[in-house]
Formats: sequence, structure tokens, C-alpha cells
Amino acid sequence: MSKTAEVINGKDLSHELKMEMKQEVAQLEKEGIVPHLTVVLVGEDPASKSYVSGKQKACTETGMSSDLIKLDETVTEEELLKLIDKLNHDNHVHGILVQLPLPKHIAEQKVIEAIDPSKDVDGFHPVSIGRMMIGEDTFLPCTPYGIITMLKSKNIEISGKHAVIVGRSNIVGKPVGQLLLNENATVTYCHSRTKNLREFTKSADILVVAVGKPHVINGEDVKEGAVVIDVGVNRIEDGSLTGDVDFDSAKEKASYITPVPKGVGPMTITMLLKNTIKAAKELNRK
Ligand SMILES: Nc1nc2c(c(=O)[nH]1)N[C@@H](CN(C=O)c1ccc(C(=O)N[C@@H](CCC(=O)O)C(=O)O)cc1)CN2
Repeated sequence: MSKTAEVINGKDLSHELKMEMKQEVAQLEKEGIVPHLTVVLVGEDPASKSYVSGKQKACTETGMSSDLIKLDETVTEEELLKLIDKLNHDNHVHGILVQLPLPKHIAEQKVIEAIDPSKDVDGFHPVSIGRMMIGEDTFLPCTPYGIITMLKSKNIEISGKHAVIVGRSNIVGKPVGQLLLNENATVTYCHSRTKNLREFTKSADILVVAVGKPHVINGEDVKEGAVVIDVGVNRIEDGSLTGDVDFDSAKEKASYITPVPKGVGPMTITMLLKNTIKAAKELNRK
């Protein structure tokens, strides 16, 4: 019988990385640089509020500064774009993050594209995405960056492996596939129109699931010894959080698996801090 998977704990890895970043920030402070993140939150979505407060807490823990600009749900697209323009020209601000999702009347992509690419710590701007695609140094989108960091922390071989991505969002599915390709994996994307999904997932050496639906993947869908990365954070009826993967059955097949909570989620915030330090260093070099 195969043994159960090793759990990759994103909370513990985040803590380690934050301790390293704290030292780097202390060093930067001696040089007169305090990395500063400005977070823009539109509306009252409880999950967004909680993520934003997690981001600010993480900044404080590592010695960085941050501020939160809260805007009413009714703010116009024009007003939001004006604010971003102001932040783009504020030398005190190194990183700008607009928490997603935005209300329906605001075009998300327009807002993302308004952020100066040199302050795009979310890594969502087409300039950042384009640079990532051609393997140039850039701000990487935080969740995919966190996933690659988790794999590397366990010295998991990526080169030559078959990576199957379930989900094709712009902020997770597509970029994580690109980052795995940059590491020489052979990448297959699956999505809502994919026929015979199991045929693909069962051939994955590395399976990344990012669809936002509880337990769409279970042990039967997983190849013996695969690495399973669960990006889903789904709140279910009893109020608890669960992933896109049925952890209990998948862990019997996988060699490594990420849990929910305490898996990929905390890494998203940690990689944002990395990007903010990078932005501060680069903007001060200019
Ligand atoms: N501008 C952005 N908006 C959004 C992003 C993003 O990267 N940039 N990603 C998601 C939400 N997100 C960060 O913003 C995020 C999601 C989940 C977690 C996390 O730590 N989850 C915990 C559980 C938290 C809980 O108890 O509710 C876990 O998985 O352990 C952090 C950040 C969409 N929007």
C-alpha cells in the first residue's frame, strides 16, 4: 500500500519567508527605504475586507508600511482611475494593490491597466504578464508565484513533468501554467469545456486545481505519486473552509499535497510582500 502524502504547509513556509523578509526590510530601512504598499478596497465584501487586513498585518509584521484607501461601493470608474493616477505619481507609494473583485459597474481590466507597471505588485498588468511569458524578471502574480515557491521549498522536480492545470483564470490558472512552462514542465490546461477531465488529471505529475468549487477533484482523479496543489478557498454551509480537492481521498494517492486552509492562501499574501520589497528597491534605484 502507498503511504499518504506529505502536506506542504503554506502557513509555516510563509512564516519562514516573512522572517527572512523582515531582515531584508530592516537592512533597507538603514538605507532610508521603507517599502510602502497602498491597498485600495472598494465596497464591503467580507472576504475582501479580511484579505486586505491580512495584507496590512503582514506588512506590519515584516516592518513595511501600508495604508488602506476604502472607497464606497458606488465609486465611479473615473474616480477610481483618478485615484490610481495620483498613487502612480506619489513617490512615497512603492506598490499599488486594488483588491478584486470590483463592483460590476467598474471594468476590472481597465483599472489593472491604469496601475504603473513599476508599482504593479499584484503582477496583473499586461506588461508584467508579458514579461513573465518571455521569462523576463518582473512582478509575478502572487498566487502562482506562491505555488512555484512551495514546490521549490520541497525540491520537487518540475522540469520534464506533466503539469495539469484545472481552471483558466487570468490571476491563477493561466499564469501558473506559464510559470510551470518556464520551469520546463509540459503543461495542459483543463477548464469547464474540457471533455473527459479525469483522463487529463490522472496523467498529471503536478496537478493544480483552481476552479473555486468544492471537491471537484478527488482521489480517483489523481495519479499515484502526483503532487496536488489546491488553490480553492470555498466557504461551505457549516461556515468552514474547504478546497477544490477532496483532501482526504487525494492524500492517499498523492506524494505531496497542499491543504485548505493553510496551503496556497497564506502564500498569496507573502509573495505580495516580496513584490513590494522588489518595487521599493527598484523605484529607489531610478
Ligand atoms: N488584488 C487581488 N485580489 C485578489 C487576489 C490577489 O492576489 N490580488 N487573490 C484573491 C484573494 N486573496 C488575496 O487577495 C487571498 C485569498 C486567500 C487567502 C488566504 O490566506 N486564505 C486562507 C484562509 C483565510 C480565511 O480563513 O478566510 C487559507 O487558505 O489558509 C489570502 C489571500 C482574490 N482577490
